[in-house]
Amino acid sequence: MPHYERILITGAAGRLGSQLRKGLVPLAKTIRLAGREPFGDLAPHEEEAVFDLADMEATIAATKDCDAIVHFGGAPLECEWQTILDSSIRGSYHIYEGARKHGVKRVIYASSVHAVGYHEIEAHIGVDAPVRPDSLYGVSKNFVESLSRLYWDKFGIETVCLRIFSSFPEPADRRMLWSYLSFADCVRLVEASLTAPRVGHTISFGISDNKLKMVDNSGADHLGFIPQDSAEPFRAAIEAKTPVPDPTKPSVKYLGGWFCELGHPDDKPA
Ligand SMILES: NC(=O)c1ccc[n+]([C@@H]2O[C@H](COP(=O)([O-])OP(=O)(O)OC[C@H]3O[C@@H](n4cnc5c(N)ncnc54)[C@H](O)[C@@H]3O)[C@@H](O)[C@H]2O)c1
Ligand SMILES: O=C(O)[C@H]1O[C@@H](O)[C@H](O)[C@@H](O)[C@@H]1O
Repeated sequence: MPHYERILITGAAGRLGSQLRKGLVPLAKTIRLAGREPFGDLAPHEEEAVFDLADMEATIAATKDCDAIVHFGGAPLECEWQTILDSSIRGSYHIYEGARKHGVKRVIYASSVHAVGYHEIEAHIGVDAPVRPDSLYGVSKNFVESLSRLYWDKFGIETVCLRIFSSFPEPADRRMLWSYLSFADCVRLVEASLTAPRVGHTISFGISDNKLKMVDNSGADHLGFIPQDSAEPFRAAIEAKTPVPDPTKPSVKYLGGWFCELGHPDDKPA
């Protein structure tokens, strides 16, 4: 028996959304794929909802008859304020309003390391460390982490906020030797978040079983996520092609890496 009748995946055409589209099939009778463009190739267990997250009415309508939402849509990087505001802040508010109005039980939200990006790596923070965003993008993640806490405390909607580190086909630089989350582990993490008996409001880091461990994820042990992959097989190739890093640079010193060296995204180049 699948856990859910209908799961809505936002950002379903994206890098991670398209992995979840395949990986979450056993968990729901129906998967509703949300995206800005039609998908065009729907399987029998799939349906689509085409809308922009900035559109409140359409976003709320897309949550109807869903018992869980996997919310991975929105700006995936630092970018201009208006885009962060519309896609990630307003868009996520619309998702939570949909969840409240339509009785959705649980939301899994793609937060990010950039919610806490200005912590130094040797601080070895846990999931309850104070937020310390490194970008407007990080601030939007803080907003949704806080919004989801309100919707749990006041309206009883459970959320797992996944502070994903670097989820790509394979590690691409030295930082990813410790920040890597394989696609398969990302799917495992969302699956654990959807099936754990009780999550209340949980924050979890999203990171594979890498040799170097810069954070302590034990505060999310109740999810039962056991990462199976590691960046280690990629180490030799990455070290061979990239110089030894300068440990005093913000991009090396802080969890947020290169985001800590970005300026304000709305500044025009001189
Ligand atoms: N890949 C990573 O390493 C990583 C790390 C941390 C957090 N995340 C988060 O995971 C989520 C997915 O990231 P990704 O790497 O798959 O990026 P992606 O850009 O491939 O996916 C984002 C999806 O959101 C959709 N989207 C953006 N704005 C939208 C809007 N206004 N209305 C409707 N849809 C909109 C895009 O069309 C896209 O399909 C994002 O929230 C990102 O912040 C990703
Ligand atoms: O810090 C990281 O590696 C990643 O952080 C995520 O939030 C971003 O979506 C991704 O593009 C970055 O590469």
